[in-house]
Amino acid sequence: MRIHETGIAGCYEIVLNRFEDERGLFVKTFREDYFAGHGLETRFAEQYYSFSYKNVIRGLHFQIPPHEHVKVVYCISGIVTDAVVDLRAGSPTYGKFAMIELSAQKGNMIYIPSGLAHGFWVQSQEAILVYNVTTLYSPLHDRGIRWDSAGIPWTARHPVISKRDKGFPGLDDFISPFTYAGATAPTDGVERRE
Ligand SMILES: Cc1cn([C@H]2C[C@H](O)[C@@H](COP(=O)(O)OP(=O)(O)O[C@H]3O[C@@H](C)C(=O)[C@@H](O)[C@H]3O)O2)c(=O)[nH]c1=O
Repeated sequence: MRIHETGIAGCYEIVLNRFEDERGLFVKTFREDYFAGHGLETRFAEQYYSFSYKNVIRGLHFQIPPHEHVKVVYCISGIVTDAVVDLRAGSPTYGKFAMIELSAQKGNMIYIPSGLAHGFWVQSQEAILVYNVTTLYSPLHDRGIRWDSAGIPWTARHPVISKRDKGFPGLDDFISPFTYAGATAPTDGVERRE
């Protein structure tokens, strides 16, 4: 595993070790010692996946306090453009986004601290995304900001979006309940992107 900065404090791309042979691919997605050694959460409360068709956008989602959570997301089939937006008041990157392509072939994942909104756009015919989150789903605290309100340069034309996602407030109308508590940054082993 290798860990890279994304430009938003506490949010990382983790590149997994891939073992490929004539049968296909083997990828390990979690090692407690590695996560703990880099100051990352190791206790997850729920795991789930979604299956989506080409040109779907889901997001931008998050849970608000006291049910906020860290989210680890990876793609086991297909290719997606994944995006996060920093909603932590006082953060040096408040309102800024980061984007990462996630795919089974790349064997990468995104580690998202609480206080960031998350969403993705499906590039491939289909995509399966797996999530691990550190608190239980709480429908009352499950919120979003509108997918097209944070300046994310989705290359999607006429994306398929749920009614709920279309109805979220824009970033500018969102009053953040999150505060930036400083980066819980791993102290070593993080590689800067060139
Ligand atoms: C997220 C979630 C949804 N649901 C239900 C609610 C609803 O009936 C159905 C589909 O929910 P949604 O439309 O919110 O699904 P979806 O748009 O795929 O939601 C996901 O989007 C991405 C971007 C994320 O970051 C995820 O954390 C999650 O919020 O599943 C649960 O029961 N548990 C959950 O944890």
